[in-house]
Amino acid sequence: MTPRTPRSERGDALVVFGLTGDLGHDELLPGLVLLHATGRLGVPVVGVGRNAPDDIEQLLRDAIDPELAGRTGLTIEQLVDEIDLSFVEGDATEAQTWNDIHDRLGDVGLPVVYAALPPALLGDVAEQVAASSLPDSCRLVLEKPFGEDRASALDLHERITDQIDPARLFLVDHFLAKAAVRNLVDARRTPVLDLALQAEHLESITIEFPEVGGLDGRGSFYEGVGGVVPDVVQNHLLQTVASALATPPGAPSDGDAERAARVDLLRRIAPIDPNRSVLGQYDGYRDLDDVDDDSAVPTFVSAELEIDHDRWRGVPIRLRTGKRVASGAFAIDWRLRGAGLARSVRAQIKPQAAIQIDLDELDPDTHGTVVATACTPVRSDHGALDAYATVLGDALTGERHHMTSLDEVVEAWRIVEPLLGPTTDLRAYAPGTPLDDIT
Ligand SMILES: O=C1O[C@H](COP(=O)(O)O)[C@@H](O)[C@H](O)[C@H]1O
Repeated sequence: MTPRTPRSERGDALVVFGLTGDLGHDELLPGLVLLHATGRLGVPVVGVGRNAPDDIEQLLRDAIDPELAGRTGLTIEQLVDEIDLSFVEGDATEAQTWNDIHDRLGDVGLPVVYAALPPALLGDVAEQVAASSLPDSCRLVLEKPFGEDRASALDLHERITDQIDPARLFLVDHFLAKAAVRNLVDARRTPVLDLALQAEHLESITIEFPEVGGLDGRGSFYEGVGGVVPDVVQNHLLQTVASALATPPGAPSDGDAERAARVDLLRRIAPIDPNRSVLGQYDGYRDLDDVDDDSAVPTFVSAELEIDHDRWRGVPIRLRTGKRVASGAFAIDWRLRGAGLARSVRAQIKPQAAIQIDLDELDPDTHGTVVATACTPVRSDHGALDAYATVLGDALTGERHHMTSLDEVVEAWRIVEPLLGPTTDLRAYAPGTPLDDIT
């Protein structure tokens, strides 16, 4: 049972593990920049890691590209001067590191610890937080993946909450903070879509998340978590599915009710059948640093979802994602059938947020049928940046609206569990292959 969200106080310092890696450079530091520029940071930030950067200001500078600075209305140097960022070198699992963090923070009332660390370290981190001299009010905010399967997620949660009050524990899934994913809940509330999106009118539903980028520099992380399923399906994609297909709660903007609706939807999804799934790996993945020469870690998956829900029962639902595949949109497509002009309703999340309806129309010259697209006005997606600014801002204020919960995490592990572990049946694909050609 997910507890209702109590009102929280604002944190007065932010301690971040994971600033020196890719996540720090691409998402956490830019997220902090946007928070600062919108007046929502206002606290000292202490990065922590085993290897201190030579120059912490340079680390921040390198993470601010001109486009990002342009969005803030400040120069890169102003941003670097204004953000109160320092670094403590140390291992998250050692007491000395926490003494050093305490010394650096001085007299704070509510530090927020944001840990982008492998799941195997999180239990030790919670123990160190509890044993440290940091105030008991300290909040612990953890990145995904939480655990390695259903049982380990439950064990990890128990171990952490033996040390830390569950009210001070926050689980991040930054897709829940993407504006376009949040829009899905309201889109489903729209009467015309509510009428159209029902099993009797639907031929199929697809959820596709093609990623052009590969895993250069991330081999160790990716091998450690076990590839595409724990990296994006168990969390981001099932959260997107849950946001799109759950019954939207009556009251808009009720984070607890939305979370309960997502849990209900996830509970209705059967464990994925490996015999109706395809796993793949792109050529060249095994040549990356920290990747085994005979790695059986998948970088692509195509799976069918079976949902026991009146609205979706019997509709084939396919979810596909891969690294280093041909470019394409991250979108959910409800393919319609039957009479009328409308052919599909498509909610696109990346690269542009959009909700569009594809219609058949008569070509006045040939009298044949062509497809026209009626599209909502869209905004450019700013990648993960806005989502990370939201997540970090929520970590500071203690807002749970865009956080995930143990119930969601555990249900998602249950769904993907049949696909976990090494596989002997891995389809090889050349970088740049379209999703359609791999499945
Ligand atoms: O957490 C992760 O998310 C990214 C995709 O996030 P986005 O906001 O940039 O779309 C994914 O590429 C990465 O492998 C995964 O660890």
